[in-house]
Amino acid sequence: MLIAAALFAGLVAGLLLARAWRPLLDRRRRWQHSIAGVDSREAPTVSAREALSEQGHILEMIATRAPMPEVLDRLVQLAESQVKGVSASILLLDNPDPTPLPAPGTGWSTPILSHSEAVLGSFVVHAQDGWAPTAHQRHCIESAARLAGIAIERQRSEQRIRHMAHHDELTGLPNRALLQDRMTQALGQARRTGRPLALLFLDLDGFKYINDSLGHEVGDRLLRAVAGRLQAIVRQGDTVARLGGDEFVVMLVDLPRADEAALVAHEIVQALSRPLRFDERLLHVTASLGLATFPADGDSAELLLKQADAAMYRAKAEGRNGFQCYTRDMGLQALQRVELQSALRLAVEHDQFELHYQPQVAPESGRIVAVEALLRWRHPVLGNVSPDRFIPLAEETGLIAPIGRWVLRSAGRQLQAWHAAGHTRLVMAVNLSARQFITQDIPQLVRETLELCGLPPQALELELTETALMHNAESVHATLSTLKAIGVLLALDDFGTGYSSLNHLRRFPIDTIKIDKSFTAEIATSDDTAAIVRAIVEMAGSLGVEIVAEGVEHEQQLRLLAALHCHRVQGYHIGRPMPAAELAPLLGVPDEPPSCDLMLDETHDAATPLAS
Ligand SMILES: Nc1nc2c(ncn2[C@@H]2O[C@H](COP(=O)(O)O[C@H]3[C@@H](O)[C@H](n4cnc5c(=O)[nH]c(N)nc54)O[C@@H]3COP(=O)(O)O)[C@@H](O)[C@H]2O)c(=O)[nH]1
Repeated sequence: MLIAAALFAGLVAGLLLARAWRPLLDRRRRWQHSIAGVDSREAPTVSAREALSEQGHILEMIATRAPMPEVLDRLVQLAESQVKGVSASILLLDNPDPTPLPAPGTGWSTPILSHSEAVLGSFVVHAQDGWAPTAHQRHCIESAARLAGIAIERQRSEQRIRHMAHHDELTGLPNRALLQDRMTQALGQARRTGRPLALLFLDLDGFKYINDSLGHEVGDRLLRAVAGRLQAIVRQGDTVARLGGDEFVVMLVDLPRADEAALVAHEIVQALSRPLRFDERLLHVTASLGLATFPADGDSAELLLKQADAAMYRAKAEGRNGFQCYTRDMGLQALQRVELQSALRLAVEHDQFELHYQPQVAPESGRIVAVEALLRWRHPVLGNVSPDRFIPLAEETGLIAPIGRWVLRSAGRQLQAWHAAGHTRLVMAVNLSARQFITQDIPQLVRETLELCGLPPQALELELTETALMHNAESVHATLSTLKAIGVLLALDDFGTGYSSLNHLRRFPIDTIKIDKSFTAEIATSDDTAAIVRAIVEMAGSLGVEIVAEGVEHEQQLRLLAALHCHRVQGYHIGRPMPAAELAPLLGVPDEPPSCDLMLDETHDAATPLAS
């Protein structure tokens, strides 16, 4: 059945040959031969022994990777020498050369098949009108077609392997190896012509969240779409490469002036920030780009790539969705970042973390009703490293998972100690990073912590940022509902800084909102800000949501917030984050007498090993 189908395909292929199919070889010589009137039917056919030996030669040519046109030429000659009076040609389905063939008198063809029976082309013989192949002639031509199939398939798989070694499988873009090659060539050319070259290092913002929350299929589609947009922007001769993950490099060559690269960078930022539609979903993705140029910023491929990478990190630090040109101080910072990353790994192993606690006071009573656990890293050489520096690094490296687990358990143990000391209504607020929220089984971690520390769930408040809620609303909703069912409190951190704060409040089961420091900072000086804070407090009141105002640094701010009936206030004016031992005396009179079993240690050592 398959063979019949293949033969039929061969016939169809033969009929279509003059129009759609394209000759691989320049057959003109052969056609001229027959048109010129040399009666090739008179040519003697080769003996079976000679034909066999020629087949052997051809197989050897295939095995030794002789050029394909030569192999096919030999096969054509073999067929012509075996079948008296015909001229032969090989037509390939995907030959890019559209030379039309002269119309034959009578044509007969057999398909050239791959080992999986896919049609690769057709072996065509042309003869005078009325000619039809004998069984033996068919056999000869089909044998030649089989050898052609082997040769073509072998060449294609070699091409495929070569392509795979130099291209990214997902996007089809050049990979790091090919980019390196092209950069070396382009640098040579730039040196000769004196025309600048630019490298743009591009990293998508928040791609990991999209991948983790919406799944790898969406992530892959997004990467392909980004590749498409980048390719649409650059000129022929420029290179768009994917280094892996969400990192792309664009190499712009032969620039009239180095600053032209900034225009392209700007265009890329604009193009990528346009929403992408996947099925029913609109995805917003932005990118941070770093730009380094030759000769100004470096004279080797490695150095330029490193500088562009450093500039990209600056673009991230400057708020993302933009680009930065390389400057000297960035190199130093990049080095520091790499060092910090390995130091952070060691910090996990060497228990260099501790927790500080910042009080949250109820303005009406002046009592500490809650504390926020804030992570501190004391490095033996670097000293105190700010969480603003190491939390993003921990997220990037995945270390946030073990660190986050340690934070929750240590804070839980400390709260257990304070509860046992009689401060039974004290609430512990713990920050969850967006990445941790998506990649870890938070409900399970929370259950374990509550059980381990014997805490009532309402004593634990989990602070989430809007970034954590932004992606994959359904799964976030499910996780929050599970946490709600466990009974812990959920707080929305930095409220008012995101672009759909109110929307999040409507959709998710939030118990507390923390008005961002930036509002508190202006509450006493800007009527507009005061009005916004008042509106937030009123709205929260009608939704039954508690309000915490953070960043209270002055007495006047405290008074205004108290007058607005904020439930809790937090800030340097009330108390800075401090070790548990310093905070303990500020907790005031216990609500209940201390429990005997835990009276011994009111200030649990937060530096509990991560493994515990
Ligand atoms: N995922 C986790 N994130 C954490 C953890 N611990 C901290 N963090 C986050 O790091 C960011 C910086 O934290 P930090 O340097 O500790 O700063 C906190 C306070 O010290 C600071 N603060 C408090 N009061 C004031 C004030 O009056 N003025 C002022 N300028 N700053 C003040 O604010 C930070 C607390 O912010 P927030 O979390 O929004 O309540 C920060 O984003 C932390 O969240 C951790 O364990 N996991």
